Amino acid sequence: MTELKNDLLLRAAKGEDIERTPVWLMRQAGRILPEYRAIRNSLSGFKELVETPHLAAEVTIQPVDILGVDAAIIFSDILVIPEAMGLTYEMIEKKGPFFPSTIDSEYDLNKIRVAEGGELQYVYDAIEHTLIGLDGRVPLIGFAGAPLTIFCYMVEGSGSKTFSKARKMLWQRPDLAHKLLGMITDSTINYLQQQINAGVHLLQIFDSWAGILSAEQYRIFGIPYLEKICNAIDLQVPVTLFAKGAHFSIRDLALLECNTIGLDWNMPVNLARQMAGPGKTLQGNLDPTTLYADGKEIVKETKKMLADFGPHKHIANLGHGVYPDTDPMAVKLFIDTIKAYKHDKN
Ligand SMILES: Cc1c2[nH]c(c1CCC(=O)O)Cc1[nH]c(c(CCC(=O)O)c1C)Cc1[nH]c(c(CCC(=O)O)c1C)Cc1[nH]c(c(C)c1CCC(=O)O)C2
Repeated sequence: MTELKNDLLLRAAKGEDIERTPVWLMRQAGRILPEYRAIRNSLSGFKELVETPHLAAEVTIQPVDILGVDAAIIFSDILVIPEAMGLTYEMIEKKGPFFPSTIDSEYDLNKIRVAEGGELQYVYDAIEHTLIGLDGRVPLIGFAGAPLTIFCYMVEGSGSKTFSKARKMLWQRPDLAHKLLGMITDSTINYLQQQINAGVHLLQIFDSWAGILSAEQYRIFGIPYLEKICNAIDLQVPVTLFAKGAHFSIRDLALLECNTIGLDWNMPVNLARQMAGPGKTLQGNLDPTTLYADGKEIVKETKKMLADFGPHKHIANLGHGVYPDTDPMAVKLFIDTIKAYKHDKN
């Protein structure tokens, strides 16, 4: 394997002392870069880009070249897992994902299967292309959706403010919900293992909809499946768990075999640190709308974030994916401020 020239993010994830705080952005590939739109517009759609390894690799590397981030994240989507299980998705322009069929009953469940991972060869090929293109400049992050978030899409069939159809199943058919969550978990483990085999340096699990459950329900339908994934990875590479909106779960997450806990912006950093304990690295957590502010304000808020987290066991990021209408110059200012920052020595 090519030796990494910049391994700050990897060392921060492992809890080692670092010379400066590393930074990357969730959803850094795509969304904001005109260079991405140019490639994207030359194709039939989002899925063609995801499924064409050399192009997926190209847009994965764009933010490293253009923005100067300390890691790349493989260009794909969390919804490739339902598809590998037999539930295809469509990406509807300006609207988002849509599943023509959803899971509603035992009958539907019998039509899908646990993915072996081989269905997603195009992702491993994209990883291989990316590693060659990066040539060790920065680490490459692999990812998957958390079982609960994938469950939400497979039952609901699209994005939703409430995911009430998916949450109805948790109350009315918990047996069915657990069966589906178990199948998603096994598929995800197979998938992540093959991403590791292909060479990713770290993994992040996105539980984007964790915050819509109560603490009690998240303990039943969320945490146990994350635990199974963390145990299966078994420290082969560092793992980040990002359970958006689930502040109530930080203590539970900190008990799992993960290295890093991702934070959104809705909770004070010192409280999150208290709940997580001293052992875990924390990632985050600037409010993405801060990047709509003027430059001075962006710098001030970014420095405040860095001071709040302190010099070690922190990976700088926004508290969620960068919003699509963010000015790339504001993103660059955020990144440059982090890279130039010197923590007080006292
Ligand atoms: C919930 C979720 C999805 N996908 C993802 C999540 C978890 C993170 C989060 O909470 O934001 C994760 C994701 N999606 C994408 C990536 C890879 C690139 C990266 O993070 O830089 C990652 C890590 C590409 C994408 N996935 C998608 C795009 C935009 C599609 C396009 O280019 O037309 C990209 C670049 C489409 C997508 N995919 C999804 C939605 C709701 C949408 C539509 C809205 C949007 O985010 O633009 C599902």
